[in-house]
Amino acid sequence: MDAHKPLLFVGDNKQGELQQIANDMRTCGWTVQHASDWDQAGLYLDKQPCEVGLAHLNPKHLPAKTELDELVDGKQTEWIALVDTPALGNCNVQQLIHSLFFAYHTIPGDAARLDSVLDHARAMARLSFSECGQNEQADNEYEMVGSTAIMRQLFADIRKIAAVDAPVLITGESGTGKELTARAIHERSKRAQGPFNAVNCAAIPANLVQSELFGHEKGAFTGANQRKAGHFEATAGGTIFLDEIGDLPLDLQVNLLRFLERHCIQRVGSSQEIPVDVRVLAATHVDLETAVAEKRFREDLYHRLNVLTIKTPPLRERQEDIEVLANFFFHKFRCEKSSRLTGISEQALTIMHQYDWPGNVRELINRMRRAMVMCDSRLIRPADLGLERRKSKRVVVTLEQARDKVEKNTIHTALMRNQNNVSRAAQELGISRVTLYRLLEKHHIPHAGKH
Ligand SMILES: Nc1ncnc2c1ncn2[C@@H]1O[C@H](COP(=O)(O)OP(=O)(O)OP(=O)(O)O)[C@@H](O)[C@H]1O
Repeated sequence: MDAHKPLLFVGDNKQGELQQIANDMRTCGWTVQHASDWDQAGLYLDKQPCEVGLAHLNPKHLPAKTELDELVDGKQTEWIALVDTPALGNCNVQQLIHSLFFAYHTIPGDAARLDSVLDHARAMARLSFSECGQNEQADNEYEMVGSTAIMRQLFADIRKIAAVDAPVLITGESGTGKELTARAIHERSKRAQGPFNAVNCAAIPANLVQSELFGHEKGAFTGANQRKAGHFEATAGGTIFLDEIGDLPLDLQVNLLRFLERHCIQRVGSSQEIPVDVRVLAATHVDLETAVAEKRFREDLYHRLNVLTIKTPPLRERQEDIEVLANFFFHKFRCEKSSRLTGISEQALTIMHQYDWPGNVRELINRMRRAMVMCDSRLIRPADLGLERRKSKRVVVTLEQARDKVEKNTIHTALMRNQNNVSRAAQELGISRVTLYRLLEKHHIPHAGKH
C-alpha cells in the first residue's frame, strides 16, 4: 500500500455520513484534507496539487458548472462525486457528474468500493500528468504524423530528397502538409542550421513580388528610399519555400528560372548579378501541367522544377491516419489546456471516417480545437466536431474503386518492405514482375528502386 495518498475532501464535515466516509478513507490509508466549499478547495489546490478530490454534491447548494469548470479544468486533479441516491435523479446533478467528474459514489455506500474508485482516479490522474510531460519532450512543432503506407513512403522520400541540394516541387491539396513537408526536408538537410523562409507568392501584390523576392536598390521605384534585400538574400545558407508558385506572374518566372540555373539574383534597379546560396522548394495546389498548357506557367521553369517531386496525399486517401491524427492533436491540445476530456467517442470516430475532409489536416486540427472547447462531457461527440449532420455525406465508392484502393496500398507496402526492389515485391505479392510494373503504371506509383 502507498504510504501517502492525499485526498481533498469537499463537503460539510459535520454531517454524520460525510464524517464517516472521511474516517473510512483515513482507515484505508488516505491523508484527508478538508475544504468546506469549492472556493476553499481552489485555494488549497493553488498552493498544493492533489491528484484526487472527493466532493459532496448537494442538489440544494449546487455550484454553477462555470464555477467548477475552472477548478476542474485548470488543475491536475480527478474528482469523484459523493451523492445521495435520490439526488442522482436531479438533472443538474447528472449533468455536473457527466461533464466534470471521473466517477460518482452513492452515500452511504461501501468504503472498500470507494477506496478502489479513488485509487483508480489517482492512477488516471498520474497517467494524464505524465502523458503531458512526455508529449512535451517528444513533441516537436513540426512533427509529421502518419502511419499509413502512403505516409511512410512520403517520409522515406523526404529523407532521400533532404540528402541532395536540388529544387523540389511539392504538390497536393490545401492543408495536406506541403509546408510541413518543406520544413521536414530543410530540417533533415545540411542546411538545417540556416534559415527556413516560407513565402506565399499568392499573398504578395503582383507589382511587389519582384522586389519582395529579389530586393531593390535605392530609387529603383517610387517609395524605394533605401536599398533592401529580398527574401532570397535573407535566406542565404538556408531554404526558401515558395508556396503557391503557380500564382507567380509570368515575367517573374523568368527570374526564378535564372536563379535556379545560375544561383544569382538581380535586385530591382540593378543589373549586377549577386550570387546567393539558397535551396528552392516550391509548392502548388494547382495542376502545373494544365497551367503550362494554358500558357500561365513557363514550360522551361516547370521542367526545371519537376525533377524532384513530392505529393502530399489528401486525408480521405489515408483513412487510418484520421484516427492517428485525431488522437495526436487531442493529446496535444489536452496537454496545452490541461482539459478534463478523456478521449474521442466511437460515434465521433465513425463520423470522422465517413467525412471527406476537403480541408485535409488543417480542417481536422480546427475541428479538434473546436470540439475541445465545445465539449461538455468527457468524450468528444460528433456534434462537438460540427459533423453531426454529415452522416449522409458518405462518399459512395464502387467495388472497383474500393479494390483499386486496397491494391494500391498493398503494392505500396510490399515495395516499402522490400526497399523498392520490384522483383522481391512481386514475389511477395505472388505476381510476375511484368504484372507489377503494369500495376505501378496503373496506380501512378513511383518506383525509383532496384529491379
Ligand atoms: N502529417 C501531419 N502531421 C501533423 N500535422 C500536420 C500534418 N500535415 C499537415 N499538418 C498540419 O496541418 C496544417 C496545414 O499544413 P500545411 O500548412 O503544411 O499544409 P499546406 O498543404 O501547405 O496547405 P496550403 O496549401 O493551404 O498552404 C499545419 O498546421 C500542419 O502543421
